[in-house]
Amino acid sequence: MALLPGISSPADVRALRPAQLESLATEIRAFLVDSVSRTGGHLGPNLGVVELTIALHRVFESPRDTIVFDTGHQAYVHKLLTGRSDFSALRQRGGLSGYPSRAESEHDVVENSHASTGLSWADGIAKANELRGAADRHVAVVVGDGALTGGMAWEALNNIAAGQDRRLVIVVNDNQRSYAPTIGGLAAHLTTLRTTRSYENVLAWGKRTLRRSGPPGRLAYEALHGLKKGIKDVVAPQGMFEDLGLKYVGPVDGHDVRAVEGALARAKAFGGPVIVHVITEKGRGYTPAEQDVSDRFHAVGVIHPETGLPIAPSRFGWTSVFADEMVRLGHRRPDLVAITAAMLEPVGLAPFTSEFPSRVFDVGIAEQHAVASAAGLAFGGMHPVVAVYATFLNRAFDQVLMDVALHKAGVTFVLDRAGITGDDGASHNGQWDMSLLRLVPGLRLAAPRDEDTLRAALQAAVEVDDAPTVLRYPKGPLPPRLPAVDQLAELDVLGRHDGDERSVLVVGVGAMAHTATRVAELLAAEGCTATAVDPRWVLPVPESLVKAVGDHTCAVVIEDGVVEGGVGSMVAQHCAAAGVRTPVHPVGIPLRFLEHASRAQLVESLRLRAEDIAHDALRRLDTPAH
Ligand SMILES: Cc1ncc(C[n+]2csc(CCOP(=O)(O)OP(=O)(O)O)c2C)c(N)n1
Ligand SMILES: CC(=O)[C@@H](O)[C@H](O)COP(=O)(O)O
Ligand SMILES: [Mg+2]
Repeated sequence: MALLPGISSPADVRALRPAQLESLATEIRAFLVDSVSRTGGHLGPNLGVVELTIALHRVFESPRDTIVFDTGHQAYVHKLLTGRSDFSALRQRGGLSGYPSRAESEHDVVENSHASTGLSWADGIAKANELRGAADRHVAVVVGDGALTGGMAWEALNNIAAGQDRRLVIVVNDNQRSYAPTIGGLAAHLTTLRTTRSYENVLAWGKRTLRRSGPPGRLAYEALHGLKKGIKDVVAPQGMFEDLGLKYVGPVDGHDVRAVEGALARAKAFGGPVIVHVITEKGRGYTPAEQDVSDRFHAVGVIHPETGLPIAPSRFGWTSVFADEMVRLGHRRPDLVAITAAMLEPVGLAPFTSEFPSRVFDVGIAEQHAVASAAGLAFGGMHPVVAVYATFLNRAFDQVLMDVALHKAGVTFVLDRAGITGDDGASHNGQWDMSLLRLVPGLRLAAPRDEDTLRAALQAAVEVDDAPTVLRYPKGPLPPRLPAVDQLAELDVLGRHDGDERSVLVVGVGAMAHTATRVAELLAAEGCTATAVDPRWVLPVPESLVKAVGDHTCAVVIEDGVVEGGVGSMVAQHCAAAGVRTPVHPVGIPLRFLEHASRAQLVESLRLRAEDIAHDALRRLDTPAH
C-alpha cells in the first residue's frame, strides 16, 4: 500500500518503520518527477534530497526543532512531509511557492531564495533558543556545496564555532554541483573528504571483523583506527572544519536513509555545533536528470516525464543576444574577460567560455567577490563583464560603489532577469537594481528595448574604462525589434502623435518601451498629443529628457523596477531642479514584495499594462489640477 498519502506531518514520518523508508523515498521520487514535469521547477535538487529530508524529519521534531533550507529551492520534499501534497500549481499564483513559505506552513522559516544565508539564520535561531531558555531545541540547516562557496556562509561558520553549547547541526548537502560542478578550494576539500569514504569502509570492515577476533584483532583495529585518522589528515585534511572548532560527521551516503538518520542522530546527540557531510546526487533516480551534463535538471520547465525533453523549446531570448555579442566583442577585445557567480550557462557565458576559456571566471555563489575581483581585473588592465541576475547584484552593492565606482574602474555589469520574473517568488524579481545603482557616482546604466539596442549598449559599455557601466534586461524571449522613427538628441522617438493641447511624453525604460509606444497610441486615440521616447541610457538622466518633459503638459515614465528611487522619480527630481514644472508620473513596481505568480499576472495586477497606464494618465489629465 502507498505510504505517501498517509504522510500529513513529520510525526507520520517518524511513525514509519525503518524498513518502510526506502519505499517512501521511491514514492516521493515518482511523485516529484510526475508533478514537477507538469509544472516546471527545481527537479534535480529535490531528487537529490529525498532520503536526507526523510531522515531530517525523523531525527528532528519540526517545528519545535527548526529546520532551515539554504536557498530553499530544495524544499519540495520537506513540503511533502509537512502536509502539502498539492503540487499541481507549484510556483503559480495561488499554488505552492517554489521555496519555503511561512504562509504555507509553521515548518517553513526562510523564504529568501538568495543563497548562503541559511547558516546565519541558524546561528541566530540557536542564539535565540539559548537566550529564551529553549537551549534544548535543535536547529538543523541544509546548505548545498554551492551555497557554501558564498562568503556569508563562512562568516556564519566562524560565529557558529564560537557557540560550542548551541545545538546546531549543519547538513552539508554535497552533490558536487551548483548548476555546473561547484568550483574552488572548498569543492576540492569536500572532494578529499568524500574520497575518505573508502577509508571509512575499510574502517567499518575492521570494526566488524578485527575487533571480534580477540586481543590481537582488537590491537590491529586500534592501529588501523589510529592510521585512519592519520590517513584522513593526509588524504583529507579535516582541518578546515575541525580547526574551526566544528565537529565533523561523515561523509555519509546521502541516499542511504538509515545511514543519514544515524549520522543526524549522532550529530544531534553531540549537543553542540556539528557538520554532517552528506554525499548526494543531484537528479538522483531520474535518468534524464542524472544524464544531464549541463546542470542535472537544476531547474526545468514543463517536460516530457519519460524523456525529460522540454515541451516548449526555449526561444531565442535576451540572454542569447548577450551571449552572441560577447563572443563577437571577445574577438575584437582581448582585454575583455567575463565573471559569473556559479551561473555560467543561465547568464549566457557558455559560448564565450568555449571561445575564450582562459578569460572566464566562475567565482562560485560569491557576487561580492565577483565585483571586487572585477575591480582588481580592471586595475590589471582588463575589462571585466560581470554577468549576474539583477536581484543577486543587491548583495554586492557596496562593492559596486566602493570597489568599482570609487576607483573609477571600467567594469561592465550585465543584469539578466531584471524586472518582474514572477514564478520564482519575491526575492527573485529583479526590481531593485535601478533604485540602488542610481546612488553610485559616475555609474552609467542602459536598459535596452530589443536585440539591436542590447548589442549597441554592450558595445558602448565595454568602451567605457573609467566608470561602471550597467546593462539590464528581462527574463525570457526577445520582443520584436522596435526601431526609432525619429531622434530627439539621444532620445529614440518611438511614436509621435499630434492631437489636442493635452500633450503627453511617454517614456519607456528598457523593454517597457514597447508598452510606452502602445500607451502613446491609446492616448492619441483619445485625442491627446503623445510622444513615446526611449532614452536607452537612463543613468545619469539625460538632459535632453528633462527638456523633452518640459515641452509637454505631462510625462509618464514606465519602468520594470521599483518606483521608489527609480528612473521616473529621478526624472521628476531632475525636472524640479531644472525648473521644469511639467508633472512627471513614475509608473512601475510599488514598494512591496511581490507574491509568486506569472509575470503576466503581476503586470496586470500592478496596472502596468498599456491600457491601464493610458487609462490612469487620461484620468489625471481630465482631473482639473487643484
Ligand atoms: C546569491 C545567489 N546567487 C545565485 C543564486 C542562483 N542559484 C540558485 S540555486 C544555485 C546553486 C545552488 O547550489 P547548491 O547550494 O549546491 O544547491 P543544489 O542546487 O546543488 O542543491 C544558484 C547559483 C542564488 N539563489 N543566490
Ligand atoms: C534558485 C534558482 O536556481 C534561481 O536562480 C532560479 O531558479 C533561476 O531561474 P531562471 O534561471 O529560470 O530565471
Ligand atoms: Mg550542490
